[in-house]
Amino acid sequence: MTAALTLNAVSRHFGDTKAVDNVSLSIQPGQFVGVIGRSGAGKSTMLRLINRLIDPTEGSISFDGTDITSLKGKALRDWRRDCAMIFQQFNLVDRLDVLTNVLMGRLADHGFVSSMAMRFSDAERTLAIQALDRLDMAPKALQRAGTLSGGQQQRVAIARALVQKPRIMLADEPIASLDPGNATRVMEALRSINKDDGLTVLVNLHTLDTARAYCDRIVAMRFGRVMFDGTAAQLTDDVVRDIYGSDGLAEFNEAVTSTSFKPGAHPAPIPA
Ligand SMILES: Nc1ncnc2c1ncn2[C@@H]1O[C@H](COP(=O)(O)OP(=O)(O)OP(=O)(O)O)[C@@H](O)[C@H]1O
Repeated sequence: MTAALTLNAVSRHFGDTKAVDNVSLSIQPGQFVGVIGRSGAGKSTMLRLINRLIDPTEGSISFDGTDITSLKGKALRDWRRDCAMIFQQFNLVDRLDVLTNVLMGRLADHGFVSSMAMRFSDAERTLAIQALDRLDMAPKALQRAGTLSGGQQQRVAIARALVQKPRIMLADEPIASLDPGNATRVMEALRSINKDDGLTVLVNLHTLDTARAYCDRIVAMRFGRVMFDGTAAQLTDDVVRDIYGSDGLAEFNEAVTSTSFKPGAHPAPIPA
């Protein structure tokens, strides 16, 4: 099977800092992959390389057999649409209403004039409402985004990503600034996008419980390198201690989502 996403010996240097150092990964279609690592491990840089916000110093990245590191112009814009990204800080336009924020996910398919005028078709509005409804955010469609809680804003950001009709979803610490209940809702939304839509999901996380509870596969980074690549069951506390030391283990074991990991078990239902 062709891998959905392949990183071939990818490095990105910033001066003397090797933010990503010779990383090779092959991610199959439909996988839910969690990337863990302490601050500065290179997680964000890796996602930014994949969606081409930055370019590698060395190596290449391909998706479905296409080298995405060499894309330019329209092909690059198309790739950024295919590769949706959600961020820790949501990146919504506070003064615009929720529906308009979601519709902005459609702009990549619009020409310049139509983008400037923010003209959207009825079909696009329906798509946006459906995406909001799926995230239990339809009742807030006409509210200004800046008035929502962090968890609600992140769900709107996921709806915006969904209307892009992406082929892969990247999430850079999407729950790092959320309380446990909202963190669980956001992770459940990503799980549903992965399981129900079959979309490949690559998510940066900073806690083990969340990675173990949700991810088919966990990649642990340190100093820009991949130190572990396997299943949650293989990533025992002893392995984490070997990679990050006892301090690192304690840091990763801080609970964020309101789930407690039991091998093979599903997380608790989302609180109402
Ligand atoms: N634009 C940049 N210019 C200079 N150095 C950078 C830049 N972006 C990242 N770095 C450095 O690269 C290294 C990896 O950073 P990165 O943000 O990828 O780590 P991270 O694992 O995502 O950490 P965090 O969880 O804190 O975001 C760090 O040492 C960081 O300071």
